Amino acid sequence: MISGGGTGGHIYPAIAIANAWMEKHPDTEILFVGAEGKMEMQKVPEAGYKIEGLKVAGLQRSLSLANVSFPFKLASSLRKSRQLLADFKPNAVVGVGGYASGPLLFVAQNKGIPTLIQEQNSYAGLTNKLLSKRARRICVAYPGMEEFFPKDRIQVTGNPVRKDILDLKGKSEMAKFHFGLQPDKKVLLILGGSLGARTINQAVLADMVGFEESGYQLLWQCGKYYFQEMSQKVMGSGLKHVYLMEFIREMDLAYAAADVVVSRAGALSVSELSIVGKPVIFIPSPNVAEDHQTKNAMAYVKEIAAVLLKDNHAVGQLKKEVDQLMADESKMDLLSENIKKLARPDAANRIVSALEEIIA
Ligand SMILES: CC(=O)N[C@H]1[C@@H](OP(=O)(O)OP(=O)(O)OC[C@H]2O[C@@H](n3ccc(=O)[nH]c3=O)[C@H](O)[C@@H]2O)O[C@H](CO)[C@@H](O)[C@@H]1O
Repeated sequence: MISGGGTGGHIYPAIAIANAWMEKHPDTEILFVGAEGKMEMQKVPEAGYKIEGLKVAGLQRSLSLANVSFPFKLASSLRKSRQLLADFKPNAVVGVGGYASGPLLFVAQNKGIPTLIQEQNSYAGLTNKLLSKRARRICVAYPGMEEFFPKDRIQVTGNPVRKDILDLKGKSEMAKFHFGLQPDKKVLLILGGSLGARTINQAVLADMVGFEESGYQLLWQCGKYYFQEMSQKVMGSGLKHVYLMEFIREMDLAYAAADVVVSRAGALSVSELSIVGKPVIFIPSPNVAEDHQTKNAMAYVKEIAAVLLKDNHAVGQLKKEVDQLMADESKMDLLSENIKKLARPDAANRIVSALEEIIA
């Protein structure tokens, strides 16, 4: 069983683990457990796996009416977790973080079923910290995680990335065709994380005329919540080389088409960008726990493997940063070379081996 979700940063590593496991053990039955109404309930079946949903809710840190229903939802999700575990009888349960992994792994651990946690970030949330006490293995992507987890069970594997992203060779031309891009214009890929990013969208809006004047075409993922508003602005602008999407399914092709990438610094985006080795300008979200996206990005900036643009400077300064990078091929090459050095393309297989060990 694999549990967790809420955003792409939890869902896609889960799918990458499932795919790597099935490649080695094709006769296995895998069941995902997610949270009702969240993104995983759509993305997991699209990837070809079954999923059950728990009625779960996060506890708001501030006093909020939403907290009134929290105990009832928690009780319901614990009950359903018990029932799912009894029916499915898994050999192991993997938790990737996000709402559903808490109750499911808690009940699995009570029943003595081996559990493995995959933590994507350099900072661990409360749920994973609590679950780690009884987990058999904690697979992490960053060093120094002893601060949060029992040292003897930590394994640094890197974040598991979908297989089609691992090798982009020969895909660039087809990728441009796929998105309807011009074959001969430079491509600026804009990524706001799985849900889209308001500030990045505003920064692009402010500079999109300038980008077109500089001769770039934009492949711009703006997020579901912002799509309608951004579409109207793009249509109203009369620009010809802005290709707006709410969500990109074929991320391998998006990466393959790009000359330069502007991205939030969610853990999986960072891991994928190191594998594809593109020059990137990170604009970390300031709205995440312990400012972990800035830490994710800084680990790369320190190695001269990426450029950092602060969220509060993005509107107004994005074009200057992009122009500087696009004009400096040797810097683009250096960033590409350095970011590739930080890649961990074998993460999914290493997690599969860890799972085999805990099951044995
Ligand atoms: C606002 C927020 O809470 N962000 C967190 C969330 O980010 P978020 O869900 O944005 O996750 P990441 O940046 O880590 O990963 C995004 C994933 O979605 C995929 N993708 C994205 C856009 C798209 O159009 N198509 C697509 O397939 C990417 O290829 C990647 O696999 O989880 C991450 C991992 O725990 C954290 O580091 C982030 O801080």
